[in-house]
Amino acid sequence: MTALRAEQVSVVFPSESGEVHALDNADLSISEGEFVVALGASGCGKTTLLNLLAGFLQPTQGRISFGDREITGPGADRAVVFQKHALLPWLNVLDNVAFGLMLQGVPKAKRYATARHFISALGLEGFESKAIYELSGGMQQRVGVARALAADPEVLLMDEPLAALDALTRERVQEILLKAWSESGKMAFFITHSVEEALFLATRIILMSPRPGRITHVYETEFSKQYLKTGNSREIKASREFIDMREDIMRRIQGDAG
Ligand SMILES: Nc1ncnc2c1ncn2[C@@H]1O[C@H](COP(=O)(O)OP(=O)(O)OP(=O)(O)O)[C@@H](O)[C@H]1O
Repeated sequence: MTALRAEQVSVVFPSESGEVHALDNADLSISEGEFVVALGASGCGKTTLLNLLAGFLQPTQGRISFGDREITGPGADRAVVFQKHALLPWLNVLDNVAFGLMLQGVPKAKRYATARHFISALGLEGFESKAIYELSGGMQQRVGVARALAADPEVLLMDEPLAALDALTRERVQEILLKAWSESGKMAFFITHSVEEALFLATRIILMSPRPGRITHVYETEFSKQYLKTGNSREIKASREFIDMREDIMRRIQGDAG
């Protein structure tokens, strides 16, 4: 099975006060159908790891590969969704979602059909011809995710994409994202500071700690699969297993920060 891999990866940044060991000997492998979430205190190297997987950054040591290919730069096989969406304000929703396909040279009728499919999957039906500024923040983030999915990448890389949303919208977008991801069968790597969000979305959580940035703990989780089966997020988040794992993770993160 094709996997996106970081093998014994370290990143050292030069700085005025000496070197910053942003990442130290990180090992990670993401396979098809996996939703890996990175959690950890500020500065533990989460974004550095995402930038390596995206090909925006080269490791100081170690290797990043996708299948049998080494990754040396960005590619259409890996789409990135940022905290602040990077939508094109002069295009409407439909054209924003279809944008990647236009760059790939996909004919108009086909790219619009694909874009409409993902607009509907992200719950944005009826907003196709709206301008970006007419949408709420949560809707704009969903357009960003729809655009990433429509370009049909093999991997979705997401850096705190829901952090700016209010609590209720954030939960709703998590549910929509999980369904869209599950239907697409893509690999996902997602960064968040919210332990609850990580537990709800992930099939696997990697816990990281700073100075130097390290992967210190890995949790295999079943809550996202349960949600996809039952559709009842409240019941899952209120369950004993969910709360116990949340507290265990919180204790470890607080230990790292203190
Ligand atoms: N381009 C750079 N030059 C120098 N230092 C950097 C650079 N990028 C990141 N760092 C440092 O590397 C460390 C890891 O940063 P990174 O952004 O990966 O952490 P993070 O876990 O994503 O943090 P946050 O949760 O605050 O976004 C930090 O100490 C940061 O200051």
